[in-house]
Amino acid sequence: MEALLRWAAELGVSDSPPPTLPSCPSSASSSSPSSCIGRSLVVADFPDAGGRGLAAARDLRRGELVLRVPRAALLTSDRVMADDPRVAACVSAHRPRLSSVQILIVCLLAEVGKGRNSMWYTYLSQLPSYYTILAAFNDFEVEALQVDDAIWVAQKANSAIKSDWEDATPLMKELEFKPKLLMFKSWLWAFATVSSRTLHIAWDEAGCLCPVGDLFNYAAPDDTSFEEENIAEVERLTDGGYEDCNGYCLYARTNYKKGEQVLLGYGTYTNLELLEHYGFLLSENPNEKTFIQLDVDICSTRAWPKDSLYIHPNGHPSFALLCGLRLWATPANHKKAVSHQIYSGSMLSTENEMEIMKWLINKCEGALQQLPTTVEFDESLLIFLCKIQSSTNCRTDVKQSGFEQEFAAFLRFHRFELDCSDNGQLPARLLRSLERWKLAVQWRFNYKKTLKKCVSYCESLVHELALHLNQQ
Ligand SMILES: C[S@@+](CC[C@H](N)C(=O)[O-])C[C@H]1O[C@@H](n2cnc3c(N)ncnc32)[C@H](O)[C@@H]1O
Repeated sequence: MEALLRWAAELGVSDSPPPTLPSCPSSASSSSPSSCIGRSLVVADFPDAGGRGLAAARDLRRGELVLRVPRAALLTSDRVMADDPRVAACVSAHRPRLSSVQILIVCLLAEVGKGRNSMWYTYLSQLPSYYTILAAFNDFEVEALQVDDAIWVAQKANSAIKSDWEDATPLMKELEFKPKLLMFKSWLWAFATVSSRTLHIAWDEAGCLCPVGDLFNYAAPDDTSFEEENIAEVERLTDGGYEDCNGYCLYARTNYKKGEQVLLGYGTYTNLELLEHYGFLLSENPNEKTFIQLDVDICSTRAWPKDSLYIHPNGHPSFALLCGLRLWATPANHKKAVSHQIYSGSMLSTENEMEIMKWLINKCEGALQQLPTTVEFDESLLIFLCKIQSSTNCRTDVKQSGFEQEFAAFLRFHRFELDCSDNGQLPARLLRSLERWKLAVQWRFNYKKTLKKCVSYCESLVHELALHLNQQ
């Protein structure tokens, strides 16, 4: 890490305020030679919130500039091609058939292939060696998601990346990539690097890799931060952006005390989206949406797009779902007369509300029953998986757990026998799979918890409405 911070300092990456304008800063002038950070930020480990990340080196104020990364330090497709005419020539011959993300992946792999001869070597050496994005899930891990929609998203992500890789392979062969770099595994690694670490730039849809700037972990953007300051929407969501004069600038989204983790809001994502693009999920995600199968006539109303019909993490139906169900439960000949009430979000009648609450209870209970395990089972399985992750004697821990069958299926999938393992510890390959398995279980656990909350919420409303009816 010190090597990365020193290298970045030489390129002008800095966490100190820019020299006073009007003249643009000359890159390395304000950075200490041994590290690009230390004035506003320090690298730290946050085991429960993203692992390696950046902490406040002092108290930071909301809106304060905390990191500048000059254009010279950004790894972009155009930069790689400008430095390497051969890559540029081959890419331009293939360009019409390739997306900007495919091109950035090829550029990234081309740099990896150069080893120490790459100007990005120090940066590339600090990148994660593996990722847990959905596309990297094997069949066992995908199945562990249990919910059809999530399984579909994972399978689709994997096949899309495979097809991108196949399309880009002739170009990579032309560039004489080493056999290892031509493998799907390498493509997946590079894709995940691009998916989980790039920052937005105006001149390339694929974005840029931003050394040190990509060490910020994520916190879901909350609508109130920056509200009073009337900062443009994009800036509010990304906590920064590329500025012609200063390079990539990242700002504190809130006040931080010294030592606290400084977080970025990469965007507004559900947990499935976080898993798909970044390989993690949040146990408390304010942007989480839980979707249930809805009859066609509920989703087909143009007033509410399908993705607005969901259940909030607290179990309450979304505004659109509630309105859609109220309309759906209204006899056809009354729909027009009540449309004003529907769109304003008002309840139509006690009977109508009771009907839709009961419908929701049935739907959620039906969905829960269709899944192979219960929320209680998943909770215990998660505890077990955490234990196994740090276990020094898997055989004993598995025997005592009550999850022997599940674990046997996992080992069978990997064609691995526990007896062969060193000191009862799992090899790295299985530990990585265990991590993804755990993420899948975590996701379905949250999904089921929300459905259960929805059932309780609707039951209490039905109870209240029944009381109200009785009093009439
Ligand atoms: C831009 S990188 C952040 C730095 C990263 N932790 C590292 O060590 O390089 C984004 C990745 O960090 C991890 N991450 C970020 N925020 C997280 C969070 N709140 N919880 C868990 N993992 C997180 C995820 O693996 C994500 O793909």
